[in-house]
Parts: sequence; structure tokens; C-alpha cells
Amino acid sequence: MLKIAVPNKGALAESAAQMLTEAGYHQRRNTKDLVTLDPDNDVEFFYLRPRDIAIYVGEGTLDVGITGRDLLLDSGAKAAENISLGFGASTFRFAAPIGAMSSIADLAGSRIATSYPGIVQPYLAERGISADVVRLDGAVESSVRLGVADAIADVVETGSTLKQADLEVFGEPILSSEAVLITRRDAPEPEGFAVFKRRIDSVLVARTYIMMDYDIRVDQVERAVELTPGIESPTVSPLHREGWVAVRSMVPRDAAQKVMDSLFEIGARGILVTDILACRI
Ligand SMILES: Nc1ncnc2c1ncn2[C@@H]1O[C@H](COP(=O)(O)OP(=O)(O)OP(=O)(O)O)[C@@H](O)[C@H]1O
Ligand SMILES: O=P(O)(O)OC[C@H]1O[C@H](OP(=O)(O)OP(=O)(O)O)[C@H](O)[C@@H]1O
Ligand SMILES: [Mg+2]
Repeated sequence: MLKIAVPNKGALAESAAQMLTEAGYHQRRNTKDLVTLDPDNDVEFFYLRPRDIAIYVGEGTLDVGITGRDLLLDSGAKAAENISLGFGASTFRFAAPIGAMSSIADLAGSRIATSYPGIVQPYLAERGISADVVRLDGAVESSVRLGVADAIADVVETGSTLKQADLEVFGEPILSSEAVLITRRDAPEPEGFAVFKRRIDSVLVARTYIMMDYDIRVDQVERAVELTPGIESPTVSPLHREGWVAVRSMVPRDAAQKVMDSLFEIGARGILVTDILACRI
């Protein structure tokens, strides 16, 4: 049975559970549940702190995990990223009081508060910057005002927490993070992982693409198909009306409106877009 670690709370928990539900897995009913068995799919889910998930997977106690790329790197665990999951996006950045620092060289000799010393320490060492890293559990933005640090390195999503603390980012982003699927590094693929991965891949495809149907004159099919090449190749079916065909093709969701405009301009009619609920590509 495949053992899968899922964030029990925090920024990634809800989206992870949603993705697993879309992939056809049974998720816990109560947010206090620690474990859920899904015997129909031969998997077991363990709800853990996102920060601890890479440790369990790296040790081989659990086969697969969903966590943040930043948490994976910070842990130093023997786990590797398998697929990025397209949610929980954030950047990891240095910040300091407005006007105080403008490049990472300004960090030399300073105190830097962070919950991610496993990322910050090697980052500074590689650049030959010597600074004191102060490890805090959370609410790192308050540390400068409270006098325990001169700068911070933390997760930034909207930037509103930094703003509230009168801090501003400086230097290049240390890292771009998002939720990732992880497995043990340098280990054989766990039994059942291929099916699990295919199901997750399918959710990603179903979210990224829509299905587009339209009718077009035969003499315009080649131009239309260039606009909607699909993944393999579009389906072209005859229509009862002489000289016309029906085309069905998958189109990236974010391009759908533009593609419809272009199709309409070359004479396509009855252009319909539908969501893909599930798929195997
Ligand atoms: N707005 C956000 N705030 C915090 N983390 C975010 C945000 N957006 C995405 N993430 C990602 O979520 C993960 C951190 O999750 P979470 O905040 O639950 O962990 P934590 O900070 O260690 O735990 P907690 O906040 O419960 O103490 C990281 O991978 C981070 O990049
Ligand atoms: O850029 P923003 O949209 O403001 O989001 C980033 C903030 O959110 C997170 O904190 P979280 O709520 O996880 O609390 P924590 O600091 O206690 O972990 C993160 O640590 C930042 O503080
Ligand atoms: Mg947090």
C-alpha cells in the first residue's frame, strides 16, 4: 500500500486535499484526523506538518509527500522533487526596514531572522557573506521591530505582511517555491507510485486545458488546426452539411478566448468550450 504524506494545516493543506479529491482519492472528513485509509485505491494518507513531510519521505518511512519546494530544500532531507503541483506559489526573499539595505552585500555582519536556516546559511556561505542567522518559528516579520534581527529571510506571497511590518524586499529572490510531489532520493520507485503520479498528472492536465469544439468549412481546416493543434492531433469529423466539418481539440485554458477570436475570424462557428473533468493523456 502506497503511504502518502499530506499537509495537515497551513497554506498548502486545502489545495493538496482538493487535488487528491480530484484525482479520485478518499480524503479525511474531519480536519483533526491524522490518518485516512483508502483501500479502494490501495493508498493510505498521513496528515503531517508540511515542514516535517520531507523528513518522513527522506527516511523512507512514507513513500510520497506533498510539501513546499522551500520546505524540502530547508529540511536537507534525502528526498527529491518529482512534479510541481501548480499551487502554493511563493517567493523566498530577504527584507529589511525601508531604505536600510539595497543588496545582499549589505547583509555582512548583520543578524538575519528566518524559519529557513537550511536555505539561508548555504546561500550566504556560497556568496562569502558572513552574518548571524537567528532561527525563529514564525511571524518572522516582527523580529526586526522587536530588535532581535536587522533583516529577515521569509516567504513572500502578496507582500502584505512585509508592508505591515514596514519592511521591503531587496536583492534577487532566493528561491521561487510552490507545492511539489516528493519521493525518496536515489531509491527504487515505490510500488503503486506510477498510478498515483499518473492520476496527479491528469489533474494538472485537466486544470490546464479545456476542450474546444467548433464547426468550420473544409477549406479552412488546415488553418484552424494550426490554431488548435491539441496534444496529439485534433479530431475532425464530417458534418451533415456539405463542405463543413466538426473539430474537437484540447486548448490551454489561458489561451482559450484568444483562440476563439482567431477561429471566429477564419469562419469557425458554434465554438464551444467545456471543462475537462478527468483525463489520461
Ligand atoms: N501566503 C503564504 N504564506 C505562507 N506560506 C505560503 C504562502 N503561500 C505559499 N506558501 C507555502 O506554504 C508552505 C508553508 O506552509 P505553512 O505556512 O503551513 O508552514 P509553516 O509556516 O511551517 O507552518 P505554520 O505557519 O503553521 O507555523 C511553504 O512551502 C510556503 O512557500
Ligand atoms: O506575502 P504575504 O501574502 O503576506 O504572505 C507571507 C506571510 O505568510 C506566511 O506566514 P504564516 O501565515 O504562515 O505565519 P507564520 O509566519 O507564523 O508561518 C509567511 O511566513 C509570511 O509571513
Ligand atoms: Mg507559515
